[in-house]
Amino acid sequence: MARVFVTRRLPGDALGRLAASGHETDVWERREPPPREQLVARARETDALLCMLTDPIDGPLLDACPRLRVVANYGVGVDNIDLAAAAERGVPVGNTPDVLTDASADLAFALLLAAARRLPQTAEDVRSGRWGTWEPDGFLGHDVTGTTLGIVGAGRIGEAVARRARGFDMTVLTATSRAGTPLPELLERSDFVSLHLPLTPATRHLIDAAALRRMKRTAILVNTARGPIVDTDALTRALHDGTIAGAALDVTDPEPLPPSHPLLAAPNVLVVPHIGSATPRTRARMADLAVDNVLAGLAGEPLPHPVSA
Ligand SMILES: NC(=O)C1=CN([C@@H]2O[C@H](COP(=O)(O)OP(=O)(O)OC[C@H]3O[C@@H](n4cnc5c(N)ncnc54)[C@H](O)[C@@H]3O)[C@@H](O)[C@H]2O)C=CC1
Ligand SMILES: O=CC(=O)O
Repeated sequence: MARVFVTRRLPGDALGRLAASGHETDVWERREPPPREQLVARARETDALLCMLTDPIDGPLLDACPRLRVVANYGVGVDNIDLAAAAERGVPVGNTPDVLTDASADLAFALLLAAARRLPQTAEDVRSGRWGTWEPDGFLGHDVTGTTLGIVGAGRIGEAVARRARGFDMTVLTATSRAGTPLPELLERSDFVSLHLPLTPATRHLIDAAALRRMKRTAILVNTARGPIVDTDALTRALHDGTIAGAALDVTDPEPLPPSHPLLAAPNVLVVPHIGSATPRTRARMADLAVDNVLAGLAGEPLPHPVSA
């Protein structure tokens, strides 16, 4: 019988399936992620680790856990895992692609629309009683239909966002690491820029002060990928000085932002708490895929949803 450490309780019945498979399941029951020393102490005793984006999995941790036969990330992004270190140690890594694509794309588009039409600010004006009456020039936002959307990272989620944008008659430009519209041109031509690429050393601070200066002053940046792809200080300055018109962020750097962070005081910024995949059906399907990866890894079989370094 193998032992599996699951770093948070998961929605759905996938953990029941894991337990029913006969493996011993150790679940971290608190809402906060296990602190590093607890993560190491619990993973040290296990054959499989079902972890998530809040758990940094690096070489020293893997060295401390010689029994580990598989690392299954509950999420599609794997920037929390040192993939090269896992490969060097022969530990396969899996993730949860596809099942979260639509929920994540829905959220990206919801952020785009909300920032364009200033929904948080205008709703707050109603709630606080500041709204007096309808006015011809009151609460004007940005057009969405017929404008240009630049998608950086046209993979599963980026393409799903593109499909939604076409329903709004938007012109869609895509930049990938190898093809599509060159990033500088995409930034200059887009009314909305939406990020859907993984966080890697090459993409950290891809959107820096120079990139933001290339964007239209009327443009809105949407980030549902990973916070550090954007230079937070540069974005904060760009919003405060009007270099761009707005930003809608599901992910930030740091995450969460402290309430006193100047980014939160910037005009037309909307920040939500990393909810891209946060629907019950999506989270349950992610748990199924993660458990499938664990069971395959423990059986010595190829992972159904593998990630390569
Ligand atoms: N906010 C949230 O809750 C969620 C965030 N995510 C993030 O979204 C990312 C994308 O997920 P998927 O679409 O499933 O991944 P994917 O692997 O299908 O797509 C990523 C795309 O980015 C491209 N890319 C890589 N480097 C690039 C670069 N330098 N410039 C332009 N394009 C580049 C790749 O070629 C690929 O087409 C994940 O890595 C994760 O970080 C994913 C799910 C939920
Ligand atoms: O951020 C979430 C993920 O699945 O990646």
